[in-house]
Amino acid sequence: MIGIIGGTGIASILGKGEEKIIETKYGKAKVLIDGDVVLLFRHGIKHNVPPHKINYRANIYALKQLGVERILAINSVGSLKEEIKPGSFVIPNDFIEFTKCREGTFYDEGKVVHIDMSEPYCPELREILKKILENKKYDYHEGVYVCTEGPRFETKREIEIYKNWGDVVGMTGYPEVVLARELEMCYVSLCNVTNYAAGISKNVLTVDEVLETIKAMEDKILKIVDEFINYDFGERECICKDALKHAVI
Ligand SMILES: CSC[C@H]1O[C@H](OP(=O)(O)O)[C@H](O)[C@@H]1O
Ligand code: HPA
Repeated sequence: MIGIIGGTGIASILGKGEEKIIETKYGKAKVLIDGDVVLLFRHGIKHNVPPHKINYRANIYALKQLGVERILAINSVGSLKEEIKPGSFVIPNDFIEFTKCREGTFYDEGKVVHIDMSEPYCPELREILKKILENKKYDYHEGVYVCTEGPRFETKREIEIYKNWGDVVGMTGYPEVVLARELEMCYVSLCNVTNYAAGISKNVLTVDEVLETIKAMEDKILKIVDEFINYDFGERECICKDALKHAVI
């Protein structure tokens, strides 16, 4: 099974499948199931769940319960670099997080697990996603995703610091990427660069700009997702599938 986690502005682009509510020990998750594809909108179909209130553990656990092994997460981000232009894509290869009140692990009781995060995103899926974008000649960069708590946007001073450490800034990339690895699932993120971050942008940040840019990227996002869900993956040979092997004390 393939999981697609949709972010801001994606519910209006993707929306096929039978709606199901999946009960997990961390809470409920609403998904759309279409064949071997499970679609989940992290903010809810009506975008009424802010980034700091998303039940990330229920979402990821629900995908695991449904037999999902590979996840493509779609995230909207602000650019921290002039050369990373709105309307382009970023495929993160690492992250830093400054979140404050999120359940960042499944292992907070019972066994103690220290999962390796040397390569947080699935190396196999990153190569596949890069190939898909290259074949379509879509402008993309690889880089570091800086996750903030939200729901506010960042201050100029925060961005002055973050831009030295990362390439894009978002509010939902963490803890999804960690939780997926803790359940030995492969996870890759397709970041839609929707705006320049605060202080790099010449304007104030608006939700309108984010949504307008996503709308303009709609066709490309759809084509990437379509190629991804129809890719012939074969057997997993990556680090993700045995992530717990050397992580339990
Ligand atoms: C409306 S911009 C802020 C909002 O958009 C991003 O969501 P997602 O990553 O789910 O596409 C960002 O993380 C914020 O939640
Ligand atoms: N900051 C944080 N998250 C975002 C941004 C941003 O500038 N743009 C889209 N998601």
